[in-house]
Amino acid sequence: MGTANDSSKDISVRLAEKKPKVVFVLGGPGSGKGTQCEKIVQDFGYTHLSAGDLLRAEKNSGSENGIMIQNMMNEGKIVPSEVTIKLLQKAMLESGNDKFLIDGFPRNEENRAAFEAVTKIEPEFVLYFNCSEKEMERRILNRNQGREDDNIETIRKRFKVFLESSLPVIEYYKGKGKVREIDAAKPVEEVFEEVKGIFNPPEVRKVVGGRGWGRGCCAIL
Ligand SMILES: Nc1ncnc2c1ncn2[C@@H]1O[C@H](COP(=O)(O)OP(=O)(O)O)[C@@H](O)[C@H]1O
Ligand SMILES: Nc1ccn([C@@H]2O[C@H](COP(=O)(O)OP(=O)(O)O)[C@@H](O)[C@H]2O)c(=O)n1
Ligand SMILES: [Mg+2]
Repeated sequence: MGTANDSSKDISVRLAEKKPKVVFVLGGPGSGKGTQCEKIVQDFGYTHLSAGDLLRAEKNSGSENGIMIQNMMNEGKIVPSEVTIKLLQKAMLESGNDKFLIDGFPRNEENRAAFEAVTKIEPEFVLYFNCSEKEMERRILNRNQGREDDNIETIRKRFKVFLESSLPVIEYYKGKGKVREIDAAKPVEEVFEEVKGIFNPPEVRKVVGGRGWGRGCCAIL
């Protein structure tokens, strides 16, 4: 008979078999992660998984964790990894794709270490949207998505958590040479120009009419 442990191991094994390609998309609240991910999906064929969106859907589904998730979000706190990782793994398996933008995760050391231990997936790179707090605050207060956590009191708490818990994760990946940092304070299209340069590396774009390139090459040139 399968126990909870067996089933979580099972999902990790099935996911590992897909050998998924993962890009972590990080940045402060309101830095434009979701906005840019939607554009990357259109041009580069990734599936966008927002940890925040998955947690909100889980909360709204009336699951046993719903109240806990709501309380954590309203305080700007990070939900225990166990919950978020299960949601991410399920969404990855169900997507049918093998390329993922994981937006808003890992948000602290516990998220990072647990994801690595459970999934054994190492990100290809980390896209980091760097933006001033002043600009992020302005954007969130204008976001109008009806999010309960988009109020000034919770925003301040989220900024604190970002500085204290999420920036160290970005530093960790900087140490591994994996961070691609973007100036996210610019207008959406200008930010996306920079983003495209990362997904279409310049060395590849230079190869015009290169021999031996497969179908993918035509989209790049
Ligand atoms: N480069 C930008 N310049 C101005 N506004 C932006 C920019 N990128 C996103 N926005 C707006 O700012 C708000 C927050 O963006 P969002 O993508 O939800 O950020 P995040 O997912 O990082 O919290 C949204 O209302 C979005 O339309
Ligand atoms: N890895 C994550 C991501 C989000 N969250 C929670 O979800 C909230 C909203 O995350 P989000 O990514 O949707 O927020 P934005 O950065 O898009 O503004 C966070 O403030 C946390 O409370 C979490 O607990 N763990
Ligand atoms: Mg978002």
